[in-house]
Amino acid sequence: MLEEPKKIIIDTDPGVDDAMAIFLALQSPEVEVIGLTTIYGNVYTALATRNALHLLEIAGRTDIPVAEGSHVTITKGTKLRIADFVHGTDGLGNQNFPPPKGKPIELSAADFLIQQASCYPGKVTVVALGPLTNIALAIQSDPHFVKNIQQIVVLGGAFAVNGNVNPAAEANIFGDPDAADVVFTSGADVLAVGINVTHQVFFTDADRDKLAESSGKYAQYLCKILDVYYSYHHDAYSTKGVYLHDPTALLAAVTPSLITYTEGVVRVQTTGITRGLTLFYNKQKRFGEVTEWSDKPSVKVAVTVDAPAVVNLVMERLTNS
Ligand SMILES: O=c1[nH]cnc2c1ncn2[C@@H]1O[C@H](CO)[C@@H](O)[C@H]1O
Repeated sequence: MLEEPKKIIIDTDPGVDDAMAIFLALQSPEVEVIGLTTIYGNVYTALATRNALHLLEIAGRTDIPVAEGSHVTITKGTKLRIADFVHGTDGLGNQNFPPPKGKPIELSAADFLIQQASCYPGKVTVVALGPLTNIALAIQSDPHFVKNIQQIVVLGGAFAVNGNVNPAAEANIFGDPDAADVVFTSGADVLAVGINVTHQVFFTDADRDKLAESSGKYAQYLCKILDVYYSYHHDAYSTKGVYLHDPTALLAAVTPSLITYTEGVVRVQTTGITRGLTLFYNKQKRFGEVTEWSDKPSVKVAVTVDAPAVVNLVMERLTNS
């Protein structure tokens, strides 16, 4: 008998690689996208909402609700770091797409997450592609959320490698370190897919050419918006290609066998020059003293990924569209 598709909510800040991940999810029979929630990160939250609605219109999937998320960090911080230099000022490769016709639903992102998790207890996975503010708000405002949610797959962290904002921090964790620490220590089933893993998944210039040759509707759309993302990678990393951050995290939820993971306690540095650092404790040593990692629940941290399989799936599903 066929398994029921896994219900997922994508928390997103679209974003070029977010667009890839969203289209990939819509092309994946293993999952049913039951909503998008929006957050700042690659763009401000209002633009993330507009882009989420736009992408669903491109996909012909306006049946999927969009719930707008927080405009500020969990500590009400308004000094946000927006990665428009990675994705373009519109978040989608400076294409000046017309505004979407649709509107977000009345519920906030956090309330939508809470509602869906309690409607389908143990059956909803959140794929978090931006800073973790909405998820932390859901955890803080509903004591049942942590047990109701099936899994939270987090694209974020830099485990034992340098960050991409600065040597310490990865962009999504840096965006709201306090929220990230709430999520990692909440006791929920959390799987963190950090840039130590996503930097192994590389989409080359030649891969983009292959996308361009296909007549798939998502392939065609993505080729338009990928330029800015490619230029950024050429400049920042001197690479001939781009990292598939968001698609890799999405596929970790769709096909968990693509990654391996280890388990331990993750805390996030919230102040100082290492703000946003994710520090993993592997529990191999029993420390004599009580530490900030003692008695905290374990999370899963991705260690390896079958990168060729991820690239193949991305290519196959986006070209056959
Ligand atoms: O250099 C960067 N600075 C800020 N954000 C980035 C950078 N590279 C990628 N991303 C964005 O942040 C997430 C991965 O950390 C991805 O969602 C990607 O779109």
